[in-house]
This record gives sequence, structure tokens and C-alpha cells, in this order.
Amino acid sequence: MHHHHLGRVLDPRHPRAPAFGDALPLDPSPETLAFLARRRSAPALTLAAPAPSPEELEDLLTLAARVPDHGKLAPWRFIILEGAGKARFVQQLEALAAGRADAAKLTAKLGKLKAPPLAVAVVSRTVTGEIPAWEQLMSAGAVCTTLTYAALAMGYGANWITDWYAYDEEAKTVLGLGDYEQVAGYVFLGTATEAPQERQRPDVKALTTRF
Ligand SMILES: Cc1cc2nc3c(=O)[nH]c(=O)nc-3n(C[C@H](O)[C@H](O)[C@H](O)COP(=O)(O)O)c2cc1C
Repeated sequence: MHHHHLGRVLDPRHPRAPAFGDALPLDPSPETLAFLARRRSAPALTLAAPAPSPEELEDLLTLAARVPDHGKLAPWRFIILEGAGKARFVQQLEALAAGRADAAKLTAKLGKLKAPPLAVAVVSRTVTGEIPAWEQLMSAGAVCTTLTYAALAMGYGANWITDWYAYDEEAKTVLGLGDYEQVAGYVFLGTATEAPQERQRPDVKALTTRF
């Protein structure tokens, strides 16, 4: 494990990865609140090299895996798409798209996948049992959010995308998904070549009632 990247930005009083059973006192984190108040995803087409390094990516996935997870099932996994592997994935999707009636539209959509130097497919893998599938899916969504936010907090641009190749059965086979597996999201990562602009945000008061 490489700890130096994150170690530099974390409070040195606290080790980066707690050991099982460690007491974890809650310290207020005003910096985290300020980050959450202003963070914004970067459009996929603005993501360029450099991507997070392999060590940073390892840190990002470790942080992303620290999500609430009913039953501790870890009902998700990661597929890293980078370099030659990502190019091969794109080629196979282009071949798939070429055989479809709406080939031009599907091919155009691949632009967002091609631009960023790194993509992480967050794969939901639900198991049948006590924990409802709904909760396992939400945990996979939390992984996508946490991965996105952690990358942004590292100073990278990130964007959570699903596109046709997240849902298409043949595309899922190309990615190597099994039965009961679904793409929760492709998290595109890189360096934003332009600052994203604030988008419209919901009226939280209008969405909130008191019981
Ligand atoms: C599950 C999910 C799938 C998404 N898929 C797409 C997509 O296919 N194309 C797209 O342009 N945006 C998609 N988005 C939205 C992007 O994440 C978008 O950039 C988002 O609004 C950024 O919000 P933020 O700036 O608050 O992080 C998706 C969002 C979610 C949660």
C-alpha cells in the first residue's frame, strides 16, 4: 500500500487507514463542509491527462469503499479502464455500435468515454438474501458519489456517467459483467482543462417538510 499521496493532505495526527476496532472520534471538518458547498463535477469532455496516479487511484478506491453497506456485503466491485485497456474497450463498443440502427448516435456518445484518461466502472453485484437488492444498489451509488467527491477533493476533475454502454447487454458482456451485475456508474477521472460552472441546484426548502 502506498500512503504518501493522501498522507500529505490528511491531518497528520490521524493515521490514514484506521485499524479494525480503532476508536474514531469525530472531529469537525469545516474544510469538508466548504468543499461540499462548492464542489462541482467536470464535464467529461473537459477531462484530460494527468489522471490520478496508480497510487492515488488505490487511495481513491480505498476511500470509495468506505461507504455504508448494510450487511457488510461489499455488493460492488471496480473495473479500471485506462490506456491500452480503455482503448480496446472503446474499440469493442465502436464495433458494437456500428452494427446498430442508431449507429451514429451511439458512436457519438462514446466521445465522453474517449476523452478522459481514466475511467472506473463501479459495478453493482447484488446477492439474494436478507438484505434487499434496493439497499445494495444504493450502496453502489454511494460508492460512485464517494469516488467522485474524493477525486474532486484531490484536485482532479470527475464525472459520474451512465450511457448506453452501461445498460446494453452486449456492452455489459464486453466489460465482463456476470449475471446479477449492473453498471452503477462510470466515474471518469482526469484533470479539468476548464473550471466547471455552477449548475442549477434544487430548492431544498421546497423539497423538505417536517413530520
Ligand atoms: C446515475 C447517474 C448517471 C448519470 N449519467 C449521465 C450521463 O449519462 N450523461 C450525462 O451527461 N450526465 C450524467 N449524469 C449526471 C452527471 O453526473 C452530471 O455531470 C452531474 O449533474 C454533475 O453534478 P455535480 O456537478 O453536482 O456533481 C449522471 C448522474 C448520475 C447520478
